[in-house]
Amino acid sequence: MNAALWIGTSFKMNKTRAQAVAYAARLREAVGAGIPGVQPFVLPSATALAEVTAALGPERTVLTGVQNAHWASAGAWTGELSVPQAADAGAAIVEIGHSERRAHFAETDATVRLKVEAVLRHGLTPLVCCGESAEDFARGRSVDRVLEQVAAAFDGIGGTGRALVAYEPVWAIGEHGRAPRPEEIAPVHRALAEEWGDRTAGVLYGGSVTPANAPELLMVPGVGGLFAGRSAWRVEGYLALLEAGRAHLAPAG
Ligand SMILES: O=C(CO)COP(=O)(O)O
Repeated sequence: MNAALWIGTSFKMNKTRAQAVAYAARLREAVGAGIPGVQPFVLPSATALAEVTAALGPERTVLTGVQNAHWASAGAWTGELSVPQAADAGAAIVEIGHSERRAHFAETDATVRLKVEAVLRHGLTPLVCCGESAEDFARGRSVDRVLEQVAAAFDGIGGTGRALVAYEPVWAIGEHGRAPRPEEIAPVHRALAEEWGDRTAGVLYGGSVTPANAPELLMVPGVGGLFAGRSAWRVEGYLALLEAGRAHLAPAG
């Protein structure tokens, strides 16, 4: 997969199976054979993954995945989901280390690394989330903090070429977050591109992405896609982000 732009959404803890499948069916119809240069992906709740994957069709124009998985392949880990189980339900992508998991579920750089290794071992694509706190941002530590997180995630792991990184500043995420100005995320994207651009499949930006700000965020050097929550939970919003990706690649088209 050498998509120029990865544009995806995580539903987080939202949607019934019926709602997720209706979304997927509409998405499949709208995306058709795909958008050249754009790789769409959707991360529903695990309860809906198999049905969403089926509803999106065998062409796999839109990839699916999970929002978290355990590092062990199987075993006594009550409440967890393994990478092979996710793959069995259709997952191509496994999101790891989202700031909500780091903040509320004791995810650490060490567990993120274990999970990255497991996902790569099973042949899926890890989507490694990183991002500095509001305090680190205010103190000018964004680049250092993010490079530290990503270095820890891939520490000692070879074959990271299929991995994706999502830069999601904590201060920009969710209903209490604020959308960044392009110049606020540019230094981190420049640093990530220098350090990881050649060793991963792409670096995405996430955090208060909307159809309105997507064009300027995509212009930031090093941004290889977008990862959205709220604005993409209605399929029209997600389709508008995909359209922004298409327009970015073919401005005149
Ligand atoms: O956390 C995010 C995607 O993982 C971003 O969420 P929002 O787009 O709702 O800010």
